[in-house]
Order: sequence, then C-alpha cells, then structure tokens
Amino acid sequence: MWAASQKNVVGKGNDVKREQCFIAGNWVSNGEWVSVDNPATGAIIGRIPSLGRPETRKAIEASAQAMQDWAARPANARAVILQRIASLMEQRSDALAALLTEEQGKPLAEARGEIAYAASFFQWFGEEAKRAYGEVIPGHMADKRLFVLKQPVGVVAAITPWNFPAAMITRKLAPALAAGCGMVLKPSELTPFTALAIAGIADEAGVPKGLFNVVTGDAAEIGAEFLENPAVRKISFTGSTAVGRLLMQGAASSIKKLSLELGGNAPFIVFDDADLDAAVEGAIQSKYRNAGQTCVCANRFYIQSGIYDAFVEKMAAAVSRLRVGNGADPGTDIGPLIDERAVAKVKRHIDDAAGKGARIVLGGTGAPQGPRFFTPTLLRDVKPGMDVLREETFGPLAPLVKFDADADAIAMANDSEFGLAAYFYARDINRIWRAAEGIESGIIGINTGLISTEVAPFGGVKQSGIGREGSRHGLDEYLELKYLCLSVA
Ligand SMILES: NC(=O)c1ccc[n+]([C@@H]2O[C@H](COP(=O)([O-])OP(=O)(O)OC[C@H]3O[C@@H](n4cnc5c(N)ncnc54)[C@H](O)[C@@H]3O)[C@@H](O)[C@H]2O)c1
Ligand SMILES: O=C[C@H](O)CS(=O)(=O)O
Repeated sequence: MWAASQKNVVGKGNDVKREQCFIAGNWVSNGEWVSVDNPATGAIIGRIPSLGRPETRKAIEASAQAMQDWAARPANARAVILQRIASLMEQRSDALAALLTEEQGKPLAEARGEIAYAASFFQWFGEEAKRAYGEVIPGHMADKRLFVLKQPVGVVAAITPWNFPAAMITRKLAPALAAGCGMVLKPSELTPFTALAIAGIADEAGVPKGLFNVVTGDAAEIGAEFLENPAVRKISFTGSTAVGRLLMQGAASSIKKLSLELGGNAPFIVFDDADLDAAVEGAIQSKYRNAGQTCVCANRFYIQSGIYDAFVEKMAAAVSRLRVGNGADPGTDIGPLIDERAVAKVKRHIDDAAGKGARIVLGGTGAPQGPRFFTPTLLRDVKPGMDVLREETFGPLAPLVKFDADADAIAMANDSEFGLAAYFYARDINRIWRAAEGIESGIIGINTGLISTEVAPFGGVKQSGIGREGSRHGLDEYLELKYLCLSVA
C-alpha cells in the first residue's frame, strides 16, 4: 500500500521540507502524488502523497493506540514536550518561514511572524495543561460527595486552510496535545509542507509515535473517514463556511463534537471623533495583511460622512505606498494571491461595485509581477447591494461606504450572516461602549487593526463558527467534563 522511509527531507536550504505523510510514526507514500506550486511563480516546488481512506483509518487507529499512554502522563510531562516543540520551531524559524512563503506566498516578515505566533500556542497550552482544574461541589445530600473531572475528548480529526499554514494547525494541535488527545490532521493541499515540517518537529520533540499524524490526499475522501470512523470523537475545522456546513452535517450522524472556525466579513467603522491617522494605519494593517487573505481582514469600511473625504485621501496615500512582489523579496508588502480563482473573485467584486456606481480611487487591476498578483485597490462611494459588502473578498480590496448616524453604521455592520471580527475607531467612551455591545461579532478591535494573540479567545458568532481557539477557553474544546456522584456511608 505504501513505502515507509525514515529520510525524505528534500530541497536545498529547506532542511524542513518533507514530501511524505506521517502515519503511525513513519514517513509514508503510496506512489500517487499531488504537485504543489509556488503562488508567486507558478513553479512546482514539490509533491505530496495522494492518500485516501485506508491510510486515514491507519492513522486514526495509531492515534487511538498512542493516546492511551499520552493521556495517562501527568500534565507537566506533556507540557515539557510542548515547550520543546515551541523551542525547536523558534530555532528553525528561518527555514520554516522560507518554506511557508514558498508554498503560501506571504512576505517573509509575515511568515516569520506566523511561525512565532504558531509556536506561541505550544508555550501557552504547555502551561494551560497544568491548570485543567476539576471541581469539588458541595453535596446536595449529606451522604453525597460531588466531583467534576476534566478528561481528554479523544482522537481529534483536524482540517486546516492554506492561508496560515502553521498557526491554524498549532492553534489546534497544542491544546489537543495539552489535553491528552491524539490527532490526525489533513492540511490544505495547497500548503502541506509546513504541516509536514511541524510533524517532523513534533516527532523530534518527543511526541509519541502514532499520536500525531498528517495525511494528504483527496479532501472529501479523508474527510469521510474522519466523519464515519467511531474512534474520531471530535472534528476541529478551520476553513470556509461552506465546507464547515458540510462537516457539521456529516458529524451529525454520530454526534461528533465540533470546533468550527469559519468565514468572515469584518466591518471596519471610523467614527468622526476617531484619530484619523491611527484609523488609516489600523485599516492598512487589517485589510492588506497576507494580501487580504485572512479571516479577520477588514472586508468593508464604514466612514462617517464628516470625515469621509479626508479618510479617503489619507487611505489612498497609505495604499499607494504598498509594494507588490514575491514574498521572498525583501521590502515586499503584498505577495501573490493563492491562485487564479482568488484573483478572479477580486476582479468580480470590483467590476460589480463599479458597475453599480462605486469609483476606483486606486488599483483595480492585476499587477505586472504575474497572474496571481493584484494591485492593492481602494473603492469609494460603495453602496449597500454591492457584492463586495456581502461576500468575503479575501484579497487586497478596500471598499469605503459613507454613513451619517452611528446607529446606521452598526446596523450595516450587523447586516451579514458572518460575525467573526469587527473593528472601529472612536474616542468617546459612550460611543465605544455602544458600538462594542451592539456589534454582532466574536472579536472586536477597538482603535486597533491587529487583534490576534494566543492568550485571547478567537472565534466567531452566527455563520462564522462554533467554539474558541487560544486562551484558557481553547483547552476546554479538547476536554470532556465527567461528573462523579459519590455516596458515602
Ligand atoms: N475563522 C478562522 O479562524 C479562519 C482562519 C483561517 C481561514 N478561515 C477561512 O477559511 C477560508 C479560506 O481557506 P480555504 O480556502 O482553505 O477554505 P476551504 O474550506 O476551501 O478549505 C479548508 C480545508 O478544508 C478542506 N476541505 C475542502 N472540502 C472538504 C470536504 N468536502 N471534506 C473535508 N475537507 C474538505 C480543504 O482541503 C482544506 O484543507 C476563508 O473563508 C477564511 O475566512 C477562517
Ligand atoms: O485567517 C485567519 C487567522 O485566524 C488570522 S490570524 O492569524 O489569527 O490573525
């Protein structure tokens, strides 16, 4: 069925790239391959095995077996290994970042930032593992003693997206291991090498063989095994709402637990008492990070009428300074989009808005660096009814809407089936509280465009997902509560 080999590191300079899957502690392939390309150049940079249900089943069995020992270890013993993973990631940050940029396209500086962010989850949950406290509850009867234990949920099947090839994995793997769980991961077929590199580091750090597995291949086939295999107790998914909905439907047949980190459509509101320069800085940071390909990117901007023209002018000046290029080149701010389909969606949103009366202030076209590059674009006079306000663009496009009354902005912000992140800039404390309490979102950046950290709960409401990742809440996603009612004579 496959060939197991201990050494499969390929490529010069990237001493972390592996082209085989990690199953039951072995590096394996089956002779069927899927190519992976560099989004900046289109060049093939490697290949990964195209595995299916039999190999996925083998991985699940191995994880269930290894979990028996892992869950029985004291939390501080698990913590030592998690901290070691973090250290190894930090030591290999340059190689990991180069690999991440090669397969995903983001600027190297952002890739280094993602590796540090990804490693931070192992540091954080290594500590949280030791604080998974249970409870002793005063008995409801004289002869009863009541206790609550926290125990690992079981083998977790994880499925992750391409836009953060490291952090979206470790935001699941770290708490799962901290809780005592095993995991089988299917990374995105577009950015598999970072996942395989993390598997190699986890193995080197001492994660028991078979506990953590990485399978690549047909997503629907691997996903079907995840959903139908009774040994899988939880599905942890990060990706589009459409796929999340499919997995939720599939999980229903055996009531598998779910964590869903799904799509976003973040509003970015600038009230007329805001610090305009700070608001523009935050807008650039939130909108154009990863070329606009993050789930928490500002997707639509609502600017109060009294400052609208001034904001447009300042924003245009800032956007004009963004440099498009290969993420591996120093000085690049905006790398390529992941594929041509992503470019087509950005163009569709621009054409739809312009066709309905919006004006292109800056950009609006592809970039000369290649078919997947797009110029950072700014639209003004955007109105409700344009696709760019309803759909997640996932590209370097900022549409600016004018509003008059505060309540209008909050109503427009909430007019979406999504509710992951939102942002607003204001200085009046009453206005801040009204907006913070009124906006339907799991995360709100107030006078900042950057909100992500391992210490805070990350997740959305409405169709942006279920559950939270990071923070002390992130560990609970991988723990079950067991209530003990002890009768004493
Ligand atoms: N909320 C968050 O934390 C968060 C973080 C990152 C990305 N996202 C969202 O992810 C999306 C972009 O990522 P993407 O394009 O990789 O999303 P996607 O849903 O297309 O793919 C995500 C993962 O699901 C897999 N997949 C696809 N179809 C499947 C199926 N039928 N069964 C099992 N697995 C399947 C893919 O192979 C990939 O590994 C955006 O909507 C973005 O907002 C959300
Ligand atoms: O794309 C979604 C990620 O969760 C963004 S972040 O790295 O957490 O900000």
